[in-house]
Amino acid sequence: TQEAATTGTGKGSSGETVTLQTYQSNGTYYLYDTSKPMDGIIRTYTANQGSSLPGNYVTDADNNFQSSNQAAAVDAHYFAGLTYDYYYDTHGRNSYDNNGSDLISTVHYGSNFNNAFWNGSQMVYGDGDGSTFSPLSGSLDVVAHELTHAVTDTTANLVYQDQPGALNESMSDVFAVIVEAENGDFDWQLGEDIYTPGTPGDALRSLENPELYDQPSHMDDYYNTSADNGGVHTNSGIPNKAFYYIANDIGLDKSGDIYYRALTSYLTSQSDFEDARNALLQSAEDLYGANSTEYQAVSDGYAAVGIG
Ligand SMILES: CC(C)[C@H](Cc1cn(Cc2ccc(C(=O)O)cc2)nn1)C(=O)N[C@@H](CCCCN)C(=O)O
Ligand SMILES: [Zn+2]
Repeated sequence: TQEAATTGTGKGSSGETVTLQTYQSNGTYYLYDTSKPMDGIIRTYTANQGSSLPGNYVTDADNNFQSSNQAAAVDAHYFAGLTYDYYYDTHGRNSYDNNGSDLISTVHYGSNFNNAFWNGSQMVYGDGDGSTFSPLSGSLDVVAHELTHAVTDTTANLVYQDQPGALNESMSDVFAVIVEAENGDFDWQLGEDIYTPGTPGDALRSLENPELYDQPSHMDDYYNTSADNGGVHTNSGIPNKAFYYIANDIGLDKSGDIYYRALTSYLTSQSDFEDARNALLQSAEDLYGANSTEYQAVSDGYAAVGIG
């Protein structure tokens, strides 16, 4: 058989044409990217509106993935590559587990499925119902959010419950903002490109103003609930707002280095918000010194949300 890594093109859900790393085998082209520096391969599948994973490879006859039913796969594949690049280029991390594991994504999961998630082994994206969500891989911040769950699971492994769970959620939102910014699309919102396609300008969450989408931004308003694993998607507003203050103070790059070091070197599965403050302070001290403005920015940011 004749086989080779190839470079193709594709059209994402926003209509833009992107370059895709593909693979050709016996005249068929696959969303199968072998171009990454280590052996981590990016593989993208479709569940064809079913729920068995990973489903079938997304293929094309001429290496130009431009049909409308390929757009969600083009986005998932391309944005996974951008997120891989961020972690490798900025932090030297080889795939989500720093061990070159393949990045597997499945699109067209379920029927009108209004969600996206990391299932412990791969990323999974629904098509949305067209009203609450459009296909959920259509936003780089969502893909980076899901992939960061995998990074968290293979490092701090923050339990998905109560404060450690809200921290887990916040880490995914923090690196979602940073990865988007690294790719020239900076905003404090999450999911703006795929949430309520009929209502421009809104989003799922705002790190600048968590209250905009019913999240607290201060410990005084911590939401005690048994729903959503103890409100992990609600209480993430508090560490999210702390990040907003810190990044506004010292910039996204330094903040990203401090957060990455805290996530991979100091946080553990039961870490709560107070532990996060200490881990971030220790990371800032390691990187910039105890009397640095970076250290002070972390202290100020957490004090502003009522922690420390
Ligand atoms: C990433 C983001 C695009 C996605 C958005 C999302 C989707 N949902 C469910 C959902 C579904 C319908 C509505 C509605 O208003 O009709 C609102 C929310 N809740 N959050 C999300 O936040 N998914 C969770 C999935 C968690 C699954 C449990 N491990 C996550 O990755 O944290
Ligand atoms: Zn999440």
